[in-house]
Amino acid sequence: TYVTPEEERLMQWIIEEGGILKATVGRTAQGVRGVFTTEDIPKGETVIMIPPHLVLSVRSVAAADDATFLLREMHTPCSRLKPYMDVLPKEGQVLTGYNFPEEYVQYLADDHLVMTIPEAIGRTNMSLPYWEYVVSLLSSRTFSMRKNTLSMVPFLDLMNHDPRNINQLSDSATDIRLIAGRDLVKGEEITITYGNMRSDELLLYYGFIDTVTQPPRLLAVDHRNYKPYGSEELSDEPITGPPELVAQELLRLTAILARFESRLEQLGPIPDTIPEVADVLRGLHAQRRETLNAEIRRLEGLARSEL
Ligand SMILES: C[S@@+](CC[C@H](N)C(=O)[O-])C[C@H]1O[C@@H](n2cnc3c(N)ncnc32)[C@H](O)[C@@H]1O
Repeated sequence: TYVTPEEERLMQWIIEEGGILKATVGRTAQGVRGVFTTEDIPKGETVIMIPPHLVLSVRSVAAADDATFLLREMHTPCSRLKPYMDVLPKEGQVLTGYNFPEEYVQYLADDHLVMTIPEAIGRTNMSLPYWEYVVSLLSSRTFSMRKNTLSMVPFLDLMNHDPRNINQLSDSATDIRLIAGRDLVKGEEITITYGNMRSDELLLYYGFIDTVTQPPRLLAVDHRNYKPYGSEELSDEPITGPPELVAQELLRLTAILARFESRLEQLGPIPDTIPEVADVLRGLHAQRRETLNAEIRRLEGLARSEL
């Protein structure tokens, strides 16, 4: 693994500004940049502390609405947050639903899943892909720790997601801390959870899918209580009855699977223009097929045993 000069500068800057880092930037076995411990850290102890004056906060509205604040910070040569801005992934290195390549959108869109391309950017000399990139940065790198606020926290935004909620963030008036959720050993990756998200939600907001949870979970769009833009938590509780409900759910999922397969057949193979995007879509489709089939088989078993 390696650390770039910009990443070194970021860590040095955080220390100079009064922060605490018992961690360094590194790369996972898959080559994804992340955060790794530099010493053994007992459960309950601080792993990282970031002083609040290093945080860029914007209103918690649709990511697109406040991306101008991030844009300004990125383009101010003597920004107080320059070391932080220098380490953000470059254009072309961020993938979320906001800048999903046009060619691939049709492989993602479903009956009611609409791509959240920024609504309006006005007449500026900035290209749409660039705007989408800035919005994607906000989508994939903010914490909602304070009410109505999205915060970009340097270094903490380098932590990758793990659905197993291991370490905890704590936010006080004086600092933002990451607390070890169990005894951590030197050199291990430090993760947090981005929330209780299913693979399709992770792909839209963060550009990757959950490959940790086994067996994989039904996609959010396939869940019986899914509503576009809904904020209701989608339960993992399986349907066990009454028989009418089992039959109804069986019909619903069978119809979804048939529509999905016929849509993919019409579209033909996913083009390999951008292999990483094609791969993540193939992974999503495989999970969708697997989870729908598994749930259909389970419901069929239930229906049979009820006869
Ligand atoms: C908050 S950033 C984390 C740091 C990021 N890896 C970086 O180098 O800047 C979120 C992004 O990290 C990547 N990421 C986070 N968790 C991941 C995971 N479990 N598997 C694959 N990529 C992940 C995705 O690209 C996501 O949009």
